[in-house]
Amino acid sequence: MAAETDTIFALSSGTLPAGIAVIRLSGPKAFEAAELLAGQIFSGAKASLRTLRRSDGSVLDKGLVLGFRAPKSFTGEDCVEFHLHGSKAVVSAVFNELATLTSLRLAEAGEFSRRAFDNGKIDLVEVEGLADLIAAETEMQRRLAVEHSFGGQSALYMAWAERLTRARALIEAELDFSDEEDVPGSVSDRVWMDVGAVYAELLQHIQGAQGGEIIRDGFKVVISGPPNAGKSSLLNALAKRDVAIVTELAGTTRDVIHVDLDLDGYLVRFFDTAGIRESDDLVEQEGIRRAKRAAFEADLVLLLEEIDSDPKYTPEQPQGTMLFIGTKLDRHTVSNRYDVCLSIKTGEGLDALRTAILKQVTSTWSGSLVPNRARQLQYLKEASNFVAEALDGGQLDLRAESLRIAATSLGRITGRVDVEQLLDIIFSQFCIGK
Ligand SMILES: Nc1nc2c(ncn2[C@@H]2O[C@H](COP(=O)(O)OP(=O)(O)OP(=O)(O)O)[C@@H](O)[C@H]2O)c(=O)[nH]1
Ligand SMILES: [K+]
Ligand SMILES: [Mg+2]
Repeated sequence: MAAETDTIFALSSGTLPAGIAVIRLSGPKAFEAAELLAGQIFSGAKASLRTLRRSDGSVLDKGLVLGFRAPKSFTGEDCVEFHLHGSKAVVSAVFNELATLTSLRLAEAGEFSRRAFDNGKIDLVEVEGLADLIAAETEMQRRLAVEHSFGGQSALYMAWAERLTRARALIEAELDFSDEEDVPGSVSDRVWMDVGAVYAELLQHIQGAQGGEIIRDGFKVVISGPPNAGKSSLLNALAKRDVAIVTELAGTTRDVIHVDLDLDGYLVRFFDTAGIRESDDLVEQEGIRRAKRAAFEADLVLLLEEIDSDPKYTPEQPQGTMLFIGTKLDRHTVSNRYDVCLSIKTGEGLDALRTAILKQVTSTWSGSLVPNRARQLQYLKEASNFVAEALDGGQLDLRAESLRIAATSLGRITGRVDVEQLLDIIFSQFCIGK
């Protein structure tokens, strides 16, 4: 079991050079090892300024040292942090010194979080949330990750698992004591009503998954339309830089060109595509094929056309929403054939377009808790299927078994809820049989 008791260390801060580098140690030898370099270390998150030295007495660096005794640390083990000057040379010199000590080694990817999970400090949803929080680039990604990483989501799943288990306990009690007079038979009506309520909440939560995905992976907006409608000009205007080639030649854009933007805290991914028309040019044909596919897969299609031009093609109905955009407003007057009219030349209508896009994005996530991993969604669907089965009727013992499986599926999402333990707690609360 040596691997489990290794003391691990790693650079916990970002790319070097930086103002400060944080080196973290975790494991039974964390304090002992750190004290060899830095002298006595206090625990209780009290920081001290120390000179770090090699075993031969030569100075490595000077910095803050913090000690956290188990279990009051991120990993639940003894932990020490060095806050040093953020240079590659300092970090590698300290690493080399640490590596000379027995039972100390560099941590593997995710090993600190793994230990935190093993020691019950965080559950799986929180681990996933932390990864998202660290990767968050937009305000909404941060907000969503905060919900996941600080236990809000886990509490929700725990509460559902508990309600299902309580229902099952009551049903099993009814089965066991059905020939005794003092068990009220009408209990089951209330029980099934609450199971029905959990079912409705589960379904609503599952429906929110798409919103979670859009916050995490971005809202896909595809700019589509006939050649020379001004698609690439619009992409450049939104990006505020020259991303795509613009010329007066129809058929300029061939490849799908993509820019990520942060609109009011939401990640919105814009795709400029080839103008759609009949073409004999092989390269253009391929571009048009890609353009159509992109539009089909988009969350939102902006269908551009110069105002009052003859409709050149009828697009296939995309999976997402479609907005009709009239372009080159500087040459035409506003027409109510379009959702938005705009001119890249004057900038008129661009704000209205941004507002219209944001309206679509914000409708995808209400700010409530949503599953944001395929893994979470899979267990949620499994749970809801078994709850549906239990609600469907049939033999009581089979219905109780469906509830047990549903609660277990919910428990697997956090990797924490032990349904049988829940059952003990619940049973100890009622006194059938006295
Ligand atoms: N007057 C005017 N001209 C515009 C406007 N927007 C774009 N144009 C011009 O229209 C022409 C075509 O613009 P692009 O952005 O290349 O059009 P596109 O839809 O990307 O064209 P393809 O890539 O060929 O499909 C260029 O000459 C642009 O300068 C506008 O708002 N007003
Ligand atoms: K063009
Ligand atoms: Mg173009």
